[in-house]
Amino acid sequence: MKQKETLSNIQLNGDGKIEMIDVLIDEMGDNHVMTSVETPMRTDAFALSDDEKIAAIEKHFEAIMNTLGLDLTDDSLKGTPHRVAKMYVKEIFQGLNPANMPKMALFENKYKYNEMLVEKNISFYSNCEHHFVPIMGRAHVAYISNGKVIGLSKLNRLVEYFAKRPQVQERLTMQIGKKLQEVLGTNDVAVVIDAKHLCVSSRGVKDESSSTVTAFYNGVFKDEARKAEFLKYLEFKTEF
Ligand SMILES: Nc1nc2c(ncn2[C@@H]2O[C@H](COP(=O)(O)OP(=O)(O)OP(=O)(O)O)[C@@H](O)[C@H]2O)c(=O)[nH]1
Ligand SMILES: [Zn+2]
Repeated sequence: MKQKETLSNIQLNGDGKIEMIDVLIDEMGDNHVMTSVETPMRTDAFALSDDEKIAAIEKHFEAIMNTLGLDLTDDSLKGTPHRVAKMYVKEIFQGLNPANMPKMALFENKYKYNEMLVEKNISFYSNCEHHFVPIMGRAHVAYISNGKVIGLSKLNRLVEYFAKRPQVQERLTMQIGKKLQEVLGTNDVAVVIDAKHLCVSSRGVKDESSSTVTAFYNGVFKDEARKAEFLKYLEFKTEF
C-alpha cells in the first residue's frame, strides 16, 4: 500500500470504547486503520450487514471456483460459495466484528487471592492472514489480580474471539495480552501461544514437525522468577 495521507487521532468506536487511532489514506483514497496491535481494517469495515457480506463473498467465491474450472451445477459444489461465505462471516472471521467480543464477567477478588492464575492449554483454531489456511494451537494465559478476578471461561472466549480473524501469531498473542490488561486493570499479564501453521506444514516448505511459540510478558511477568514460575506450571502433566 502506498501511503498518501495520514490522519491521526481519529476516534473510532471499537469495542464499545472510543479509541485514538491513525488512519492511512492510500493512493486510491481507501482508508486503512493503522495501530500496532490492531488488525488492519478499513474504516468502513462494518458498512455492510453480515447478510450483505455473505451475499457479496458468495459471488466472489463463485468466481474463484469458476476460474478454477469447477462445475457449479454439480450437486455437491453448487452450495459451496454460500457455505464458504457464511463460514467466513459467521464463524471463522466473526472476531473481526467488535460486536462479537465476548462479555467479560468480572468479580471482586474477595478471597484476596494474590498468586497467579493460569488458564493453560486453551485450544484454538485461527487462520493465517497470508494464505488463509488454518493455524491450530494452544494458548496459555496468566494474570495476577489487581482487585478483580475474571470468569475462567472468559479467558478461553477471549482467545477464541481474537483467533477468529485472519491472523499472524505475533499479533494474536499481543491482542489477547493487551485486552486482558485493559479488562483486568493490571499490567500483570502473560500469554504464551504454541501453534502449528498449515501454511508451513501442508504446503510451501511442508515442515510437519515445527511449531511456533510466541509470548507476551508484562508487569511482574517481566521478572525472571515469575516468568519461570508461569512456565513451570505449563509443564504440569495432570490427567483429568
Ligand atoms: N511472522 C509470521 N509469519 C507468518 C505467520 N503465518 C505465516 N507466516 C509466514 O508468512 C510468510 C509469507 O511469505 P511469502 O514469501 O510472501 O509467501 P510464500 O511465497 O507463500 O512463502 P512460503 O510459505 O515460504 O512458500 C511465510 O514465510 C509464512 O510462513 C505468522 O503468524 N507470523
Ligand atoms: Zn500462511
